[in-house]
Amino acid sequence: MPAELSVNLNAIAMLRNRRDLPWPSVTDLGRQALAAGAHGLTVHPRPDQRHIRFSDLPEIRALIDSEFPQAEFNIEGYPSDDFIDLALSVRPEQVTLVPDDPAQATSDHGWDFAAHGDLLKPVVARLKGEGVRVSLFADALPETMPAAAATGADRIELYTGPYAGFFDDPAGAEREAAWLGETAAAAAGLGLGVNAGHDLTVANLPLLVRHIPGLAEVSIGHGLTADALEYGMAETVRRFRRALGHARA
Ligand SMILES: CC(=O)[C@@H](O)[C@H](O)COP(=O)(O)O
Ligand SMILES: NCC(=O)COP(=O)(O)O
Repeated sequence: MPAELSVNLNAIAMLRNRRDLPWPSVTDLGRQALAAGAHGLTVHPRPDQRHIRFSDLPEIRALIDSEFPQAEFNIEGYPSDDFIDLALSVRPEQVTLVPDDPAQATSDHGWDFAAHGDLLKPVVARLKGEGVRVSLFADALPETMPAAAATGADRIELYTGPYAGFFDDPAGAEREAAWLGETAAAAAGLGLGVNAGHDLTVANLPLLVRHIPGLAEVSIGHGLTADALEYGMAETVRRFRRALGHARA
């Protein structure tokens, strides 16, 4: 079963926010993505609301509930009290916890599970108690997976930024994909599901999925939005799904 595709709407929101105008519409583009076969929508609201605004979340929830009830809403962020309250207010199917500093330009590392286990355990328990699947952003370090599993999380999301950085170095990409694959295998052996994300593209997905046969979901924003400008959202979603191994729609 190929990995599911969750479309990250952050980059579309960032383009919208260049003007005090409501376009491009995050919900309309989300609708096009789901109608074309995306399994879900992802947002990563940051405290300064520089792309996704807190007010976008109920609109995306309403879109899914009214038109795509099988779709999943994945909300990513640092587990501050404000973030947890915001996420729970829109009943996401999945929350992905990311160790981001508010000043960070974008996510650039996974959790240090040994150091942050005590922070993560109660948050994971609270979210799971509310019926939310919990995923934790993780670096390609197989030996850290026992501490990840000890948090009680359902899944990890492998940080694929370093892998994507080898876009012009096939040998480096192969090496990094092997590490990601080993980490995924260690996670799966401990009962964790495996997601992946950051800077994934149509070009770099096939090697990644060859190394992670049980990959459950990828969330993709930047590269997918870039392609959507060229091919349109619907055709872009079809291209990414094919790169994941889904049959031609
Ligand atoms: C968790 C992660 O990998 C990020 O890709 C993130 O969700 C994107 O955030 P920005 O859109 O703010 O770069
Ligand atoms: N969870 C990772 C994610 O959503 C990826 O976003 P992007 O790096 O593709 O913009």
